[in-house]
Amino acid sequence: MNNLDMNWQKTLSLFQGKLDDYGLDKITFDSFFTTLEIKDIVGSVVTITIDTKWSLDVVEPYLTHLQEIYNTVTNGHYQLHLMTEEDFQKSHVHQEHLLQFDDHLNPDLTFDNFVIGNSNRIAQNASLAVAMKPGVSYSPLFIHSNSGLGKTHLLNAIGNYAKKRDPSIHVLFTTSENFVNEYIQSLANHSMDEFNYKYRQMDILLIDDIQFMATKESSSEIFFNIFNTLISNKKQIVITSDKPPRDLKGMESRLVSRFSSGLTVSIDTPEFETAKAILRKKIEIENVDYPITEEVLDFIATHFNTDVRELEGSLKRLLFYKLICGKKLDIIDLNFALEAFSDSYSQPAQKKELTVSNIKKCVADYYNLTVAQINSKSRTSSIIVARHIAMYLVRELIEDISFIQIGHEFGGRDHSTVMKACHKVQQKLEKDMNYRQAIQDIKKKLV
Ligand SMILES: Nc1ncnc2c1ncn2[C@@H]1O[C@H](COP(=O)(O)OP(=O)(O)OP(=O)(O)O)[C@@H](O)[C@H]1O
Repeated sequence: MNNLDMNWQKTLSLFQGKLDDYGLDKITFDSFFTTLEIKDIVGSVVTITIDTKWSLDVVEPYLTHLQEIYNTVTNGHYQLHLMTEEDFQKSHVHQEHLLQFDDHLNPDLTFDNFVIGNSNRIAQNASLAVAMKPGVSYSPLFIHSNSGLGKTHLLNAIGNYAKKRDPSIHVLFTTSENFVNEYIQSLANHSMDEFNYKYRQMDILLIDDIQFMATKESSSEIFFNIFNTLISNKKQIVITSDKPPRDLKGMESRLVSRFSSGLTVSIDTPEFETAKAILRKKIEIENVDYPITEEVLDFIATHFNTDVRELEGSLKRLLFYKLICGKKLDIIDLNFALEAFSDSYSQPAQKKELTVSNIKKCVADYYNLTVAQINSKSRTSSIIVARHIAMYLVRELIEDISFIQIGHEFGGRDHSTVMKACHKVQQKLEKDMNYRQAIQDIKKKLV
């Protein structure tokens, strides 16, 4: 008998010694449990097979007890996975193949090209710490910030760094949207075993934009189970979001509390010097072979500093302008930059104060409507869409405003109407990319 069988036989005999505690009798044990067989161990997942589906239904409720005993016997952190012999034979071929899954990491996003400043130092340090010692101290690591400030970059950097140190490590980068889609597809294809197997074998699971999983109840359930398995097996989970765990509206509270159980860090808008350092880094990466004056960097870092994506976009625009303007310039100076940005750089000064009226006006303008139409009782669908978005943005952007107050501001509507409108927007946001983009564009004009 090899070690594997010995450990399993020992597990079964310890389990048998506690039959009374589990409310089981010897006949049931002899009929169903003695045929259980370890088929496979991959990472921390131990696959056990049973002969029939109805035997599986009998044994499954006792799996956690068996797992506890098995982990005591082996002094390990294994996850027992039970399946019928038939399913095992079917999925075995896939499992071999699954070990070569695509990690979806972007190799260009590394710690080497991530510029550190006061705005992101803590997040960068925590990320590097988990990349060096995954699962040891800070699992889950939860990183939150506004859009475009480097969360996805750090997630990829963690995965790339850890893989470089140990190429055999199982790392997967995914967005919560992809996770949900993959889950739905697995349900439809009856391949949930493979789905579970894939995620449970991860040493590092990197999930981007978790906010999109809120309100997706069935996928939250499966994510919750995978999350617990990985954490209890001392694996590393890193999650990013546009808000801290406690503000994830619609997310199940047990998930929120799990997210907060590790380390939560945030990233702020880059301050002036960091913004300039990022610009220098990007210039280096783009292999720009002509000088760009310090004044130009100051100008971009001052006027286009909402987030790093905006900084990058401005630099790209400048370089593109140089390319197409045909001028024979061997330096980019402030005059040239002012010309390149003539239509957009005064924007920050024009930003509006955030009030209910401004939000209504901005949404109305966006949809070519009037504020009076937004306030009206009209049931025209385009007006309803705009009205709902305006209510949602007021609720999201103005602190401490109640549904009752919003109802009052929108032509004396009932608070439950406002709640329903906000809920509808939230749901649509998660499903419809164009809708999400439209709201982002309006927000950009506002904040
Ligand atoms: N500190 C940094 N140093 C260098 N590049 C950075 C830094 N922070 C962000 N970037 C770059 O800015 C761009 C946007 O970053 P990223 O996609 O990681 O933002 P995000 O916070 O995930 O945004 P979103 O919430 O919209 O997904 C990327 O090209 C990224 O490489």
